[in-house]
Amino acid sequence: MSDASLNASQSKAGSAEPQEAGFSDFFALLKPRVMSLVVFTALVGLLAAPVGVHPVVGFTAILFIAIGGGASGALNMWWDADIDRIMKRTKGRPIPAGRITEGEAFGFGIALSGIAVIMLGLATNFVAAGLLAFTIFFYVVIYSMWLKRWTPQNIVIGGAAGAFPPMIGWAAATGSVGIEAVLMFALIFMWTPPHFWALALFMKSDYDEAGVPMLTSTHGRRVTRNHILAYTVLLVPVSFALVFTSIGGPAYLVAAIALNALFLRGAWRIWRRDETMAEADGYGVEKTVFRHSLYYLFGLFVAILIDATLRGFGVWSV
Ligand code: HEM
Ligand SMILES: CC(C)=CCC/C(C)=C/CC/C(C)=C/COP(=O)(O)OP(=O)(O)O
Repeated sequence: MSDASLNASQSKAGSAEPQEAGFSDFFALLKPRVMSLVVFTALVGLLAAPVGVHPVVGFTAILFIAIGGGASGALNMWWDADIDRIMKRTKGRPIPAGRITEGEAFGFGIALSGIAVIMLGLATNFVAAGLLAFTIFFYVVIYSMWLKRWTPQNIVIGGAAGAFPPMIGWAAATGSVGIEAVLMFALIFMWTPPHFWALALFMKSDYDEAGVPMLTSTHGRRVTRNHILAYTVLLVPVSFALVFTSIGGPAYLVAAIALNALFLRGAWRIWRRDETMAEADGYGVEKTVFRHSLYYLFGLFVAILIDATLRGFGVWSV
């Protein structure tokens, strides 16, 4: 038995001294790497909105959206500690490794959630705060507690949680939700399934062992490959729809053409492969497409930011 799993089983049984938790363990509870892209999309939603936001208000808004997002990650780790103990990818996390107790993670997540929602409301408005509260609720209760262990559609519906942040950013700036915010939501909502399923293709055994009904485990990799292609094709018109709104400009159009071509090519390559081919190269194509999914979303939101900046400088008005 590894040190990590020995610690985990001992601390679960209450027979071992808990290890000292450091700052880095609490920071890890916030899922900082995933949340970095979440927070970036919120920042773009805030900056692309057609109203000026005072830099201090904007910074405060993003800070509390980040804290709220991180808090939802901590609550997810509290609830999913049993699953995280089993999966190779997650067994080194602070709770399964025995460095933070489930109670500490729960208290930390609840406290930060409350602070983030209240402070966002006070700093900006209660539409943004209400959306942040709903997003935390959706990720923790609807996705983590309910859908994740119940249906292979878990990440299709649950993906809505990760799609809200740009809408929260937009609402923080404007106090309302416009068509642009709805389309940014739709973009991330449609992007999440191919993003996650590309990863699930090469992490299938983790989910099999943990008994989580991901599509790869319930319907197999062939069906998952078909779904990745179908959702990527559907993602294309959704991403182009933003071109026709006030936040889509030349940079977004160029990025959308290039990144959709890249992502569609990846989905096509995934679809064409069978397991013999995939095993031969260690799921190299699937790993590449997962990485490209991150470039795709990051690139489109960078392009929105470039258009907003150049519009702000009067370089173009479209
Ligand atoms: C239900 C929705 C989603 C699911 C199930 C999902 C699942 C995952 C998983 C399992 C990983 C593996 C690596 C890790 O544990 O850090 C991952 C990585 C990542 N995800 Fe997602 N994701 C979802 C939505 C999102 C959203 C909405 C964003 C951002 C807008 C995002 C951004 C990222 C990033 C940046 C990484 C790479 C982290 C790293 O570098 O390690 N994900 N995702
Ligand atoms: C502002 C705010 C509240 C934002 C929340 C954004 C959000 C819900 C992002 C979802 C990201 C994510 C890592 C899902 C992973 O699924 P998982 O939990 O099944 O992954 P795991 O196996 O890595 O724990």
